[in-house]
Amino acid sequence: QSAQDAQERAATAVKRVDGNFIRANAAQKKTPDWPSTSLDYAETRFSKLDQVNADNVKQLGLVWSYNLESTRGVEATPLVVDGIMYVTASWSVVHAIDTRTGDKLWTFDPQVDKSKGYKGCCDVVNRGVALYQGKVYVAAYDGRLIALDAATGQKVWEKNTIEGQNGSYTITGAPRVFKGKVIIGNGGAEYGVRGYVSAYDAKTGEQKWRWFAVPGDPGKPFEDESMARAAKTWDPSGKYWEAGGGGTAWDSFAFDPELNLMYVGTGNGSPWAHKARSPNGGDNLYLGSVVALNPDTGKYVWHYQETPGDNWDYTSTQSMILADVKIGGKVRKVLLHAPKNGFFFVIDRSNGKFISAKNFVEVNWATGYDKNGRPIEVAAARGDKPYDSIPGPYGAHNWHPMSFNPQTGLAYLPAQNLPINLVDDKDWKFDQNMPGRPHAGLGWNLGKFANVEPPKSKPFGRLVAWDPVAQKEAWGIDYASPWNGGTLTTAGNLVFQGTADGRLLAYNAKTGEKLWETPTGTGVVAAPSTYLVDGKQYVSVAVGWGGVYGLAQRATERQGPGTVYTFALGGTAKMPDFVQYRLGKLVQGVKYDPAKVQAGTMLYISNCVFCHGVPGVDRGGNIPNLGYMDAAYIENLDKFVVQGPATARGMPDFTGKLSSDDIESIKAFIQGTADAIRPK
Ligand SMILES: O=C(O)c1cc(C(=O)O)c2c(n1)C(=O)C(=O)c1cc(C(=O)O)[nH]c1-2
Ligand SMILES: [Ca+2]
Repeated sequence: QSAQDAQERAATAVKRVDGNFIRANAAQKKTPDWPSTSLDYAETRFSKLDQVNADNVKQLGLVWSYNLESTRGVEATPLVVDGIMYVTASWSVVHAIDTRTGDKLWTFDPQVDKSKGYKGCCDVVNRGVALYQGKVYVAAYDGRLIALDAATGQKVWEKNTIEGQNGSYTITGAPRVFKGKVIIGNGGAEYGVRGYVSAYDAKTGEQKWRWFAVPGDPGKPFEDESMARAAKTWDPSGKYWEAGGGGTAWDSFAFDPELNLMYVGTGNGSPWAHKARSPNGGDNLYLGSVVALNPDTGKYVWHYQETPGDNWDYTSTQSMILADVKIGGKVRKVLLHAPKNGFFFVIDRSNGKFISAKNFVEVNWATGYDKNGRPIEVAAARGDKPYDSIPGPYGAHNWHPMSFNPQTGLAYLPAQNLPINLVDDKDWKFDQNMPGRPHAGLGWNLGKFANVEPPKSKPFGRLVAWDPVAQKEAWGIDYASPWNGGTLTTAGNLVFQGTADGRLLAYNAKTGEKLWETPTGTGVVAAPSTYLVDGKQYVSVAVGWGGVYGLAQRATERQGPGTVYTFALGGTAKMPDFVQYRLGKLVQGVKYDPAKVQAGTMLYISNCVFCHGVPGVDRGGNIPNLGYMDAAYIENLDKFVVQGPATARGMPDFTGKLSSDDIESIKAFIQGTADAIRPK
């Protein structure tokens, strides 16, 4: 009976979701539903609900938990309309849940071919769905955009968004629906792709427009005027189009209905190294930029480039928030942005004019921005010598959503310090068939293993409450680990955030005072959402450790499956039991030829380190660290590398790419490293 009830509610509720619904929901005194990934078109993640507030949040307790049955990263914000929740797990699996009971309504598994898991850089994650007029839209990891019936989970239409494009494309981002069109970008710039954004008719799936973020082969006609203009900022002697150029819009969008502009955050250069891509310099538009498009036509309107001539995987795909703030006595329509490069930007969203930028954590690639909005760079950050890049390619802020509370005037962002020592890879050549060689043109410096210093500055995480008008921190909370969850802020004067070490916390939004916390069984990377059901306020979060940092690293000994937790005042449900995770012993006794360690080091850097981490040094995240395996695994490494069983879980098949001699060298590196670091 209640299942049928839920299905009927799902059918009627989501039918009502359209542009008017999303705007009306945001305009209400209390925002009852959470109908879009960041709540509203302005992407604020600010809920006007205040039943749960700084005075009573201590009474928050679990109402139900729901097992997502996944072991990889969970990055989705749960959407909720009339008490029906839509959330995704890893491998782009959609779950519809009745929040009144915590029971499953339906699930939809797009059946992504798991042997293609390696095609993405950064875990087989998905950041959630979009809702519109009775349908649920999910973008599958393999590049398909799929529309489902919200009541039943049945597929209505499906489009391959990468048809006709060459390269290692994936999708991890949540679609948005602006003016009846489903908007989606792609990922893949670590492996050589050309970034673009596409719009599909929400009803039929017909492609309406596509805007490329970087120019293609200048020997061919440009798609539009914006590409012709961009091409002037690239050096054709670098043949940038062979590796795609990058600029992937793999995460965030925003929409201003009054200005009729939609905003796109674009990604890094592909290859990473500026010198390899564009040997004689150039800004390489539209990498590392915020770009405004006309949502009806996909036509370029303006851009502001945050990282000219990107060299560090400094994407600008991070959450963009539209706010109206008083600057110099005047209310300005601005866009707030804290991209990977470590600076907090305030941009006039009507015309793209730079207003201000200030670093929100320590950075060492630039000392600031001049009045024209150009970075004042530190030359050594592009030098020939290895450089402790702060931030490193993980970013000072990655995709973990930021929120903005107009009552406090503060933005809440999950910041971090995660330096990486980068060095030019002079031998780099684009090779479509090298799936594990992502850091095109820049080496991932493995410290002593590659005879260069490991980064001196230690990683940490920090929740930063940032005042965008004063361009300074109002308060901040340090965490021992980087890679903490996205934030939610509410009219109850609260900020919620999950952490890498497996907790969900609530802070006083004005002061940063910690008010409440609960264990979550596993690291949290996603952002919570909040909503009303039958007049009562709930807070939900989807947990599941992962994403790119979570592949090879972890910050807690506890490990649970992907799970949705839902909390309310007075909730008394019991937390599920959590599995304790233990590191094994360093591998011992694998026979190897010490002369092969050097070759094995280079092969390991090229093919393995990004997911498996440094043997015996990293701890292993949702992918095992090979330095802690039993010797039998390493002795039989060939059986895993060539048509191995793990291809069913996303590992590449290295058949024809690694010879048996190569595999012997990698074994030598793994055992040699374990022996070298074993305490004497
Ligand atoms: O350049 C790209 O196309 C691209 C795509 C993605 C992605 O789709 O997840 C990430 C990144 N880059 C990236 O640089 C990055 O740090 C990152 C982290 C994550 C994640 O989900 O944890 N994805 C991505
Ligand atoms: Ca990237």
